[in-house]
Amino acid sequence: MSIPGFGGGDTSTFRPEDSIQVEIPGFSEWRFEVPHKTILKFKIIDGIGEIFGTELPLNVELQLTGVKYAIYAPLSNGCKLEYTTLQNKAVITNEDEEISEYLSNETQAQTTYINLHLGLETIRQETRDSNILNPKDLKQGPKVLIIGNPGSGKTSLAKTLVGYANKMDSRPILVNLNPRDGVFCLPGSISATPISDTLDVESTNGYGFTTTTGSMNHNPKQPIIKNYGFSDINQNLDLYKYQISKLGVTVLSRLEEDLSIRNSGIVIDTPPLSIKDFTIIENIVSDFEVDIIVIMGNERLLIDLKKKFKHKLSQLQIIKVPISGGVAEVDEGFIRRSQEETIKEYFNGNHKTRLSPFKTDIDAKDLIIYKAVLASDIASTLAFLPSADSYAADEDENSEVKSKTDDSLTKYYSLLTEPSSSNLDNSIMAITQLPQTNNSGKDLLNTSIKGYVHVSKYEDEKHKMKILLPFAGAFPKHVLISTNIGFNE
Ligand SMILES: Nc1ncnc2c1ncn2[C@@H]1O[C@H](COP(=O)(O)OP(=O)(O)OP(=O)(O)O)[C@@H](O)[C@H]1O
Repeated sequence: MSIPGFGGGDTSTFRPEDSIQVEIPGFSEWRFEVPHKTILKFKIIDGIGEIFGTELPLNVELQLTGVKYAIYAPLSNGCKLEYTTLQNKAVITNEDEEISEYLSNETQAQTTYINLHLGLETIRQETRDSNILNPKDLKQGPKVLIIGNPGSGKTSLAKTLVGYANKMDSRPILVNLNPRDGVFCLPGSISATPISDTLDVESTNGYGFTTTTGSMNHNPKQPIIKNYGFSDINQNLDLYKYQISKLGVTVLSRLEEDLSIRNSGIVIDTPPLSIKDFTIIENIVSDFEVDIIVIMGNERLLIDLKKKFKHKLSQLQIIKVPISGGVAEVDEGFIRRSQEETIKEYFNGNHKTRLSPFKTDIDAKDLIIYKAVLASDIASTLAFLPSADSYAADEDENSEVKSKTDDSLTKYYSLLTEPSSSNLDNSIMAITQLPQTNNSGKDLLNTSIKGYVHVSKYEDEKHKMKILLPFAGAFPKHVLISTNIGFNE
């Protein structure tokens, strides 16, 4: 039994007769896939083992479910672990129950990632030294953008780089621009999080909880979150690019304010991008003042990008790293299930940190709810609309939100004038930082996300919503954005 929010939880341990031992030779990795309906319990019993740059504690039982990971032994004497598997009764899927696992000594990619980390750390040290000697001319640490094909190991490399940086007392900002994933936030958002602690490998996705979730083993992280509202960047590319630029402004100003973050720089993880997406890549490079692009194994992309950025190569380094032989195929079903688990964990916690979400009924009449628009729905009218940049000039500060006909906003968000069960049931809504009294469309576009609620039911006759909040308390009187991310409790 655990006190909600104070950890503890499932304390069952290994039964030695059921456990299997694995010896990982030095510089090799044990690769394994655990379906969502199976739980892998394991502990490192000798040596040092790490998952994507995060060192695992010795003799501490950990548990994982719904993952495709590797435990790497970074020292020559290797490491030893023991594991057992159990059924995950909370999940019903038609996946196979068996875990698959194997040992591999083909870890040249990992060695390159470590060398890349050491290179970045050298730049960080030079930045620190320079900033001590020249406090009037402060420099910034490396700002690294990782790009590559689907499933080429971008996310694993981003985790590895921030994990190792953290070990060396650096505090880079981890930026996630893949709205499919939800990094310290829910899917549908992009985020930036200063990493000042080890990642929590046991949490869904392997990052950790955010500050909304209270006391726990790892320091909760405080991300800056921008709402996009979809999993797929092509559903409203203009909104996606707009939110990237706004996140870039916030991240760069955070770098200005905090010397340890400024010295450490940024690591940016992205959705799969190719040369066809050059304008997105170009936007990211300029919005985050990227100075190093790391390409996952794609020679052609390296050459094409070097050509396109020819004029910038004095400030921008473009390098290629190999793809790990361990990267696993991840199908749509697995991704969807992981998204569901991320949402479940946001509200309910996990086996270590149980949370007490709060169910309540609220009156929907007085709420202001926006929804991101699908690009396909506005394609025909787009040509007649002014751009977001011309927004400020057009703005009428005194107009009523509900009656506002704001053309530049309609490219990104539309006001949900008739909330109903058909557009809100089983959906995730983002709570913005914007008070309901603020009717500025520009502020709506520029606002960050405070947290999320789940709408389980909208009662059409009564105009009431049954909602789940991550914590008890009065429902915030803030503007809401209904996302396309569905979830069935
Ligand atoms: N060395 C490894 N051993 C085992 N599994 C790995 C290894 N490296 C990566 N994986 C797994 O392979 C899958 C794909 O890797 P990852 O998510 O890092 O790729 P990605 O390029 O970010 O994918 P996407 O394009 O879908 O965002 C993930 O489940 C990841 O955990």
